[in-house]
Amino acid sequence: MKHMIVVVKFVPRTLLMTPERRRAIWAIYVWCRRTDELVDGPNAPHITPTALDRWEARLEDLFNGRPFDMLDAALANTVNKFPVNIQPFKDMIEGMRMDLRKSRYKNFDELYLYCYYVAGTVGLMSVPVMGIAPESLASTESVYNAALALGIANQLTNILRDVGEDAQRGRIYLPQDELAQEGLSDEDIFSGKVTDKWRNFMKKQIKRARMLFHEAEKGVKELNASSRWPVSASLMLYKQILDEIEANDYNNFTKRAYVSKAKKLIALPVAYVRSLVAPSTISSSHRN
Ligand SMILES: CC(C)=CCC/C(C)=C/CC/C(C)=C/CC/C(C)=C/[C@@H]1[C@@H](COP(=O)(O)OP(=O)(O)O)[C@]1(C)CC/C=C(\C)CC/C=C(\C)CCC=C(C)C
Ligand SMILES: Nc1ncnc2c1ncn2[C@@H]1O[C@H](COP(=O)(O)OP(=O)(O)OP(=O)(O)O)[C@@H](O)[C@H]1O
Ligand SMILES: [Mn+2]
Repeated sequence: MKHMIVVVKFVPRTLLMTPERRRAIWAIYVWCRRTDELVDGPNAPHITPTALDRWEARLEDLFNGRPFDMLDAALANTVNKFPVNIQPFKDMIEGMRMDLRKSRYKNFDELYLYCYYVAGTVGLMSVPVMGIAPESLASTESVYNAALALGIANQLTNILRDVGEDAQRGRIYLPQDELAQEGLSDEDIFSGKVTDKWRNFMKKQIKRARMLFHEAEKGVKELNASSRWPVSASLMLYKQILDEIEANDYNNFTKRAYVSKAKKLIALPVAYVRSLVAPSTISSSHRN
């Protein structure tokens, strides 16, 4: 009889765990998408800093249990169930403010901050939902650092892929000092010619993005088993965009690097097998 109670109580809970996490990630995704749409979508020309202030007030309301609409309610539900902090959400809105007032980045420090705001934050929002594996001995801090690295790596990759597209909107996200070091200027980007200077510049940028992906990979195996493989799959797919930029001989002015359907399909089972790797169980730093 006692066993029966354990089974009845335990089994539904574990069965629920994954769909519950999935719905929570979905709610976070929808909120991020809507935030991004404010500055990227069809209404973008009308978006003022005041509109972003209103969006932030709505965010605070939903964290306080007063959601404005159904989609906000999904996120309100998520933040009730998981220990999600409001700060990365506020920071993402700050990133959108930054995008409104800024179209050039002096150096990598400035670009890094922008990437943290718009994408590193996604990693910080997701970890409390995906959860760290109970058997993992990695420090909480190291897992958050990996999640942060994945967001930054994704955003840098996105920037490297979209150089031409962004230039058409008058935006150059690449670090100005690093462009200058290669003897490149804004004009070179607007004219969009693939030269050896450009190839050299791109090689360095790709190398940095790959280092960040590598940093992120170390964290994936510390996540809860059910969260590992979707993260691993999205990491592999995004990282491959860098390979495609190389395959396009660094022409990211007029060609959009994309990963083919076939390659995407291959990534899925590979990610799945990788997700079976157990978390680190020998570590000097214990979870705090
Ligand atoms: C399983 C999984 C990957 C979960 C994350 C899902 C989620 C909440 C995504 C939100 C993404 C979003 C809409 C962000 C808004 C800002 C933005 C547009 C950022 C860029 C994404 C790509 O956007 P875009 O639509 O322009 O791209 P396409 O042109 O359509 O290709 C970004 C480049 C960054 C998004 C950042 C992430 C997905 C970071 C994910 C990090 C984790 C899930 C942490 C993993 C944990 C460890 C320990 C490694
Ligand atoms: N992340 C989400 N995305 C979409 N819909 C959601 C999400 N979370 C909850 N919902 C919807 O909201 C409604 C209530 O959900 P749920 O039963 O999980 O909440 P609850 O039982 O009120 O919360 P709790 O279990 O914290 O008391 C359901 O119709 C559910 O489908
Ligand atoms: Mn984009």
